[in-house]
Amino acid sequence: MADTRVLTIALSKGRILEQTLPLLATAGLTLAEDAEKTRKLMVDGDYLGTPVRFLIIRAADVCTYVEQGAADMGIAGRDSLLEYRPRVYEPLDLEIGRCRMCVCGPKALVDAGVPERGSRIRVATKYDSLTSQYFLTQGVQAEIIHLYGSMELAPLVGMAERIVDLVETGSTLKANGLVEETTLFDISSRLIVNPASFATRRKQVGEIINGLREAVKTKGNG
Ligand SMILES: Nc1ncnc2c1ncn2[C@@H]1O[C@H](COP(=O)(O)OP(=O)(O)OP(=O)(O)O)[C@@H](O)[C@H]1O
Ligand SMILES: O=P(O)(O)OC[C@H]1O[C@H](OP(=O)(O)OP(=O)(O)O)[C@H](O)[C@@H]1O
Repeated sequence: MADTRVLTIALSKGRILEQTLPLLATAGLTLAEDAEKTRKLMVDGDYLGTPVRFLIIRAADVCTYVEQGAADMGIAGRDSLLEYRPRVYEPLDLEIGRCRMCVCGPKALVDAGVPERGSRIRVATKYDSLTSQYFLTQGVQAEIIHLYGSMELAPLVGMAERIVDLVETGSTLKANGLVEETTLFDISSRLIVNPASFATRRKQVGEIINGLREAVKTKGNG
């Protein structure tokens, strides 16, 4: 049965938003307010004459809203998708928010070599699950120190020997005397869709996916 509720799209506030808005506009999705300025968390919008609405939320929460069906679609970093493994479809790489997830550490420690099998280290990260899995595969006993941001500080104050974090330009690492040791994943932002919405709103959701796919191509050629 067709779903008659207004289609809801969850957007990450923060650094991806600036790159997201032009892609949405090219695909015919517009917001009634400036998403980068408004304090509203739910903003009315339009898709080629049909009302839609946008949720402006924290990056890590987009997966939850879409998985729960509170949003039909969303834009989330591959880092969040890998860490939280939400039950959502991931039909499109939007090719924005590009960076990599790396194991990093103080230069002297990294130069001394990767931690030996059987050794114990402390690793600061917000990606607890991915970090545990990685060090398990290396046979290294990693104590996870969970942080919400600024992971690069942890080795400087002696709280961890390594961090697992995102690296784009490398300038945050450099400014804090850290270097990359291993790249775990290439990251970019993905369009995600709630499976039930995909089934019940197939036409509109399909059109938006195609519109965004074209917008990504246009941007790539521009
Ligand atoms: N340096 C970066 N370069 C490119 N993309 C990045 C970078 N840092 C983060 N991202 C991408 O942007 C997403 C959101 O990052 P952002 O920094 O806005 O939020 P956050 O700091 O993870 O979360 P919050 O501010 O809500 O605690 C990340 O999940 C990732 O996919
Ligand atoms: O390689 P760079 O270009 O320096 O980018 C990497 C930094 O960007 C992200 O942090 P963000 O600025 O989002 O702050 P946060 O640590 O508070 O999440 C990431 O966690 C790194 O700290």
